Parts: sequence; structure tokens; C-alpha cells
Amino acid sequence: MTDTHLPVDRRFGLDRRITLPGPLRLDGGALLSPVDIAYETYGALDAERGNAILICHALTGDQHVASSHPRTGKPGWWARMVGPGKPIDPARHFIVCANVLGSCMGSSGPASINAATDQPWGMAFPVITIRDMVRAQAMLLDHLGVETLQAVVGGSMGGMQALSWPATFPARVKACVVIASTARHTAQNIAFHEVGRQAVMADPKWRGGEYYADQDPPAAGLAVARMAAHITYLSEAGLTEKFGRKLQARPDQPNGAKTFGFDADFQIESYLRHQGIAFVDRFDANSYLYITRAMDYFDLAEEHHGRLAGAFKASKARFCLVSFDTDWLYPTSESRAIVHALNAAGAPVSFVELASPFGHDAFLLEAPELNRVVDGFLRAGA
Ligand SMILES: CC(=O)SCCNC(=O)CCNC(=O)[C@H](O)C(C)(C)COP(=O)(O)OP(=O)(O)OC[C@H]1O[C@@H](n2cnc3c(N)ncnc32)[C@H](O)[C@@H]1OP(=O)(O)O
Ligand SMILES: N[C@@H](CCO)C(=O)O
Repeated sequence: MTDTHLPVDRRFGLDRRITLPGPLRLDGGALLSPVDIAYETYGALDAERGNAILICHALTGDQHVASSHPRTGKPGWWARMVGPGKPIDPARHFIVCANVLGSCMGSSGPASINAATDQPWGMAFPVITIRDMVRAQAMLLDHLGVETLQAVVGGSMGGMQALSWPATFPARVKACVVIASTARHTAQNIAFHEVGRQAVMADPKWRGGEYYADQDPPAAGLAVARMAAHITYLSEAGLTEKFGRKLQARPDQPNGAKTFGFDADFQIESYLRHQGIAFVDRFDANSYLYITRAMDYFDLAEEHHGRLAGAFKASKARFCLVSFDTDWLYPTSESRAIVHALNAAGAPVSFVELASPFGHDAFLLEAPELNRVVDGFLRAGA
């Protein structure tokens, strides 16, 4: 087993990658060995080993939750929530955030090397599930000497992992915070993901996922996939307020003008193109296929004989559910269904729907009310 520091400059926090021998038995039946997990920690484990908080990231997130990204220098994706003086604070908590299995920021995924062939896995990487991601995190926590989590916290796909934790390891979780998430992917969720996957696979550069050798990825397909997905992370009201029908300024047309053609005349078109292009620079197309698939397969009730309450039967955890009123990707009704199941299972649960114009991605933006809810919930159990 090796545990190495990755060579990055850190404001605070420690960026590492561990190679665990495994094997990790995956829901699909495959055995993964070895298992690489890239992660960051902040703060220190207390003498009782009782202050660990695991933060689970969303679809395209990473382990850089609170410290600046080593490549872009941008602040961590949840620096608003995690850091000195924040609800999740390295002065009080031992904070762990790991890159999920299947991703491309250092953990085992389709872009990493298959030890059996000495080549990138590509589409030979085994299909993974949310529960497989959670099992890999449990292996990391074993390595770090964390038996019980004070809390597991996540938004979006991070919330799916957070929910999966007490269902998979009921004795290891004392509290669970689930933000803007769901206990299952609906037909509409799967439909949007399938559009994105088909955009990637229709790009001639995808080549069955074998594009690593000449470093010529299916950038156009992945950018279109991200553009479509990004719309689902926003809200109509937010888009109207930010862009409306405003025209995009260009060097030759500083106030914008219609070209009566197919340039990005509208600001919203230009914005989406920017989001698509920026995404290609930071994400692997095959990882996008694998992780969206894991989300589509997620159905916590199905894993427990069709009863969502059954998933929480053995759990002793307290739960905090948060939704946003403009999130149409994982609307409040999905959180309510989880709350009902938790009530049926007799689990302590608090639930709040917050108002925000920003849609699903509101959990990533400045949201003082969200910080107050998370802070209050974590302190109540400390
Ligand atoms: C969840 C995790 O675990 S981490 C993964 C989360 N991260 C992401 O999803 C990254 C991409 N997502 C986003 O940017 C999301 O919208 C958010 C919520 C995270 C950020 O939202 P905001 O801070 O409001 O940023 P916004 O959506 O306005 O995008 C700003 C970018 O659009 C660009 N932009 C804005 N308007 C235009 C336009 N008309 N034309 C072209 N580009 C534009 C800005 O220049 C800026 O570019 P930059 O990010 O390269 O600096
Ligand atoms: N925008 C976030 C949340 C999506 O669920 C991401 O890309 O991970």
C-alpha cells in the first residue's frame, strides 16, 4: 500500500493519493484491484476519533473542496461552506474529501492505468455505482483510522453518496446532510444524461473510448453534453434575469448584434459555449459516461426490496435534508419522499426548502441560509 503526497502547493489542507491493494468488489460483479483514491484532509482527528466529517462531491467535482485547485488556482468548490470560521471548520473537524471512483482527478477511473495491461482502462473499466463509490470511501476511512463519521455531507450526487452511507454502513454514520439531491434517478434525469452520453459517443474522436494515446479527446461531444447538462443546473428565472434575450458583445459589435446566422448571437448561447469548452479542459469524457451511468443506476429503494424506508432501518443517524425551490433537476418533492421514508423508519430528520433563484447549482453559490442550516445541524449533534 502506498500513500503519497501529490506535489501541489496548499494554503491549508493536504492533497494525497493512496493506492489500496483491494480488491474492491463492485455491484456489477467485477473486482477492482488496486484502488487509487485521491483525497484531501483538513484539520486533525481528535483523541476520541469522533470529529471526522466526510464531504462527498457532485458529478464533476473533486477532492479540492476548500483549498485552491492546483491547476486553475480557483478556490475550492465549497470554500463557502468549508474552512476557518465556516460551518465545517478544520479547527473543529477532521475533514475528508475524496475524488470518487470513476472520476479523473487521481482516483481509479477509465483514464487511469489498468495494471493488467499497462494501458489506460478506457471502456474496459468496470461499470460502477454510487454504492461502489461509498465502499471505496470506506476503504480510505479505514486507512485514515476513522471508524465512525460525525457526519457525511453532500450536494447533488454528493447527496446520493451521503444517503448511501447510512444505508451501506449504518454503524459508521452519526449524522447525514443531503442537499439538493434525490434517492433515485427519475426518467427525466436519465433522459438528460443519455443525451449527454450520446453526444460524447457520436463524436468521431470518441473511438469507443480509445482516445488517450494521441491525446485527442472527443472535445466537441463532451462540450455539447455539458451544455445540455448545465441548463438543468440552472433555472428559467435565473437565466431570464442574467441573460434574457440580450445579445452578445463582439469586438466588431461591442453592443451585440444579430448576424442572422448561427454565431452565438445571444448571451445565453455564448455562455453555454463557454461552459462547454471550459469543461473539456477539466474533465475526461469516459469518466463523464461512467459517473452519469452510476447516477442513473442509483435507486436506494430498489437496493432495499423496493422500500426506501428499508434503506434506513438499521441506521442510528440524524438526517438533515435541504432542497431549493427552483431546483427542477432534483425538486423538493424528491427530498420530501426521503423525509417520509425516514419518518417511516423512525429516523430523526429535519428538512428545509430554501428559496433561491439559482436552481440546482444553488448549493455551490453564496447561500447564507444554507450555511446556517448546516452549522446549526452539525452543532446540535456535537
Ligand atoms: C459540485 C462539486 O462537487 S464541484 C463542481 C461544480 N463546478 C461546476 O459545476 C463548474 C461549472 N459550473 C458553474 O460555473 C456554475 O454555474 C456555478 C454554480 C458553479 C458557478 O456559478 P457562477 O459563479 O454564477 O458563475 P456563472 O454560471 O455565471 O459562470 C461564470 C463564467 O461564465 C462566463 N460567462 C458569463 N457570461 C458569459 C457570456 N455571455 N459569454 C461567455 N461566457 C460568459 C464568465 O466569464 C465565467 O467564466 P469563468 O468561469 O471561466 O471565469
Ligand atoms: N454543477 C455540479 C452539480 C451537478 O450535479 C457539477 O457539475 O458537479
